[in-house]
Formats: sequence, structure tokens, C-alpha cells
Amino acid sequence: MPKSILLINGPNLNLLGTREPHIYGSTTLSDVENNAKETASKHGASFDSFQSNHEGAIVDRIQAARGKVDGIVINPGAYTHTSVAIRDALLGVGIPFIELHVSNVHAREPWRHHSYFSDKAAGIIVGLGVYGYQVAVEHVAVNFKELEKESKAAL
Ligand SMILES: O=C1C[C@@](O)(C(=O)O)C[C@@H](O)[C@@H]1O
Repeated sequence: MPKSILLINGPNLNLLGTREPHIYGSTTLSDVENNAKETASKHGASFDSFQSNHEGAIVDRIQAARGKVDGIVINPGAYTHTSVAIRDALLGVGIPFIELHVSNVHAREPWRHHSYFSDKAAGIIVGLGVYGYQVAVEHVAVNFKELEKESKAAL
């Protein structure tokens, strides 16, 4: 059975490539998504991507993934620092996830150092720029079995 990977990007990540390029670089979200899709298919995994600026829409997308998706890569954007609802959705569906940030949040404002996701993530990628998306998708595709085991052990 091919693995199924879902990439989720939260608020303002639709502006990747034009938004504060000194922090987030000049690659667009559609380039990121296309590259991630290619990486997934290289490893025989199916792939879908979703971006929303709305918390509830992200919760809905995560709930819809239940039973259909094996691993989630999520950059929750600013919701990283605020959203109990998105955290609960990820835990509720029981799908292992990788938390990803384009920038090194730990080298930025102190309030960006706290994440509602990190203690439950199978892995965290920060500060690798958009390359982090490729690493995360590759990791889920290749190490899916280990991710699954880890997330079951954590329940
Ligand atoms: O929107 C974002 C993007 C971000 O998640 C990142 O990818 O570096 C970091 C967050 O603090 C910020 O609100």
C-alpha cells in the first residue's frame, strides 16, 4: 500500500516567496508544494497539500484525513504559538506529524519559542528554510513505519 502524506501550511504561508524574504526566502508556496509532491512520489507515496489562513479550516482538513493519511507535515504558522484547537485535532485523529518552521523560531522573538505542537510531534524541523519541507516529506515517506510505532507508543 502506498503511504499517504499530507502537507498543511497555516496562515500567511500562501505569501511565501514575497513575505519578508529576508526571513522566509524567495521560494513560493506552489514551488514548495510541487517539490514536496515530487519527493513523495520518488518514494512511492501519495501526496496532498492544503493551505489556509483559518484555524477551523485547518481543523476540518485534519479531521478529514483520519483513516486516509499516514503522516502529516505541518507548518502551523502563527497558530504554532496559539492553537489548542489544531493541536487537539492532530491528537484526535492520531496521525503522526512533523512540525516544521522555515525560520529558526528560537532565534526570534521570545513568544515564538513556545509551540503547542512540539511535545507531540514525531520530529521538528526549524530554520532549514524551505528545504525543510523536502526533508520532512522524505522522512515521513521513508521512515513511516517508525513514525507509526512512535505515535502509538506515545498514546
Ligand atoms: O508564520 C510563521 C512562519 C513560521 O511558522 C515559520 O515557518 O518560520 C514561524 C512562525 O512564528 C510564524 O508566525
